[in-house]
Amino acid sequence: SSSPLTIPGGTRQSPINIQWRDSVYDPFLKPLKISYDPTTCLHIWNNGYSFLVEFDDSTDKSIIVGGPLENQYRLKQFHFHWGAINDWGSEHTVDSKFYPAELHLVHWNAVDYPSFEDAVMEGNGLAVIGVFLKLGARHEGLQTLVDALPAVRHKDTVIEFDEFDPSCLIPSCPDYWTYAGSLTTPPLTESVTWIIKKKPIEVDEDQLEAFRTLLFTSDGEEERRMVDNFRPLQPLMNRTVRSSFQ
Ligand SMILES: NS(=O)(=O)c1ncc[nH]1
Ligand SMILES: [Zn+2]
Repeated sequence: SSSPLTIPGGTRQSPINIQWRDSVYDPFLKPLKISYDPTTCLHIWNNGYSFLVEFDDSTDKSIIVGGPLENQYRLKQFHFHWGAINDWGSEHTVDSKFYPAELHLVHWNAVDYPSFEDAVMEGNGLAVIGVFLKLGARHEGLQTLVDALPAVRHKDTVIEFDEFDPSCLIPSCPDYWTYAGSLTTPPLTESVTWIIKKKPIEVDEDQLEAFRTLLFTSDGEEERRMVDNFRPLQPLMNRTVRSSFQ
């Protein structure tokens, strides 16, 4: 169609609404094993869509394995999506409920493919962990990230950021949903095994407001606040969402 946000012929687009009662418990799903090395953390970059925390993915130091995955996947970056107000902001919804924000940890299949750019084009190339953020207590681990945001206020700014372990942003509850989907920003390729954690993490109002002080625009351009950087819900089509829990 004419809208740039739909892929012509797409059959496994993301995000989707997760209808809890329609998800199917799969007893063969394994626990997801997460092992990140904080020394692989490189920098924070405002890319004009979100702010990305990028990792050195030249080794297998920061990986996930298990869950629905056939083999291990390397951490490349994590980023967030959020709203202008707390009533919306997440990309996925649960029983049509939006959360104020959603964290995506993006990993690629370095066993089968030589680079992230190659893996992006393959059906089993990527694995993204989605974590919902809800309004509540201040999140101490997130605060180190929030404190650095003023330095990446404008599009195409980067700041060095090291010794951060993003597993502090992932709930300890092992429960997740999983389904075959796509990237939610260009190139929107249908290469993602989504792993959506059932439990949200809590962040406070000031931390959400800090996200909203970022800009889509470069220094010198007319300022546009970076908010509502989430893609509209996509049709489920012929897909089943599996759950790791009953
Ligand atoms: N939002 S997402 O995690 O699907 C993504 N990562 C890289 C490009 N798009
Ligand atoms: Zn994302």
